Amino acid sequence: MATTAPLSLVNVTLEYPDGGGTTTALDQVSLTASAGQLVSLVGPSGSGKSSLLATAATLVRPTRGQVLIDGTDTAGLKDKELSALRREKVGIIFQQPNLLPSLTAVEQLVISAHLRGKTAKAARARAAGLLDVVGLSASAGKLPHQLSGGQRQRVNIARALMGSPKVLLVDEPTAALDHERSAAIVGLLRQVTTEFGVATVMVTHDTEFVPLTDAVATMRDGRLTAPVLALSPSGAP
Ligand SMILES: Nc1ncnc2c1ncn2[C@@H]1O[C@H](COP(=O)(O)OP(=O)(O)OP(=O)(O)O)[C@@H](O)[C@H]1O
Repeated sequence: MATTAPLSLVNVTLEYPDGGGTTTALDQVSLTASAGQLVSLVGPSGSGKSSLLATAATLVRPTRGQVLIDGTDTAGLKDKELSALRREKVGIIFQQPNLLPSLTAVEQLVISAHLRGKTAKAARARAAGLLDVVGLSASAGKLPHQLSGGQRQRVNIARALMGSPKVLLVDEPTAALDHERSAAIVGLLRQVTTEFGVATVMVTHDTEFVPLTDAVATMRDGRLTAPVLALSPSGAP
């Protein structure tokens, strides 16, 4: 039996109203990401990368085409059902970690689980496990201002994994980091994608990190320039 891809976009078109007309941000884009696969999404400014991520995250409904999350066609869902599906199955990592200034690293994670209705005990156990995975066990009690930019991004990644998502959508995770920290963050995304079997799509300007990913999708003017290109499994050039 064929396995269902965690994320599948089929002929997705997204038009924004623009004065009297429309701007086409996505033009019949099709993209599939499978469990454990890290796909990098590259392209010039304005080519539609953020629009693709927002549509895959179900934050924006496409004008035409289908977005399937873990096999569910999201077009048929009411807003409330869509929010529930997003909470359950999609982890979103923005460029800026957006951590709450008064909460420690572990509390950032626990509160997100609380919002999903998990018990405090279960949430604390999962949070501790995830902070360990991202290499922050020793910093669990630190506030955001006591963490480096790279550490804050690690908390962000751990928080996105709290709900056991099937899909991880990552927008420019290295934009605010130096080269060494950027490489470490992409390496961590590589690791958690495999370890948790999520389908990850990462928008990046840093094309030098593309070889660390499994496949690359290149956008221009709202379209994929070619089918998603699979890279060698080892990530070697
Ligand atoms: N909310 C919006 N309303 C109207 N047009 C929009 C909106 N968001 C994006 N666009 C337009 O859609 C197109 C794609 O934009 P998008 O932000 O997805 O590109 P991008 O590749 O992510 O760019 P960047 O790398 O600069 O973030 C652009 O022409 C942009 O001007």
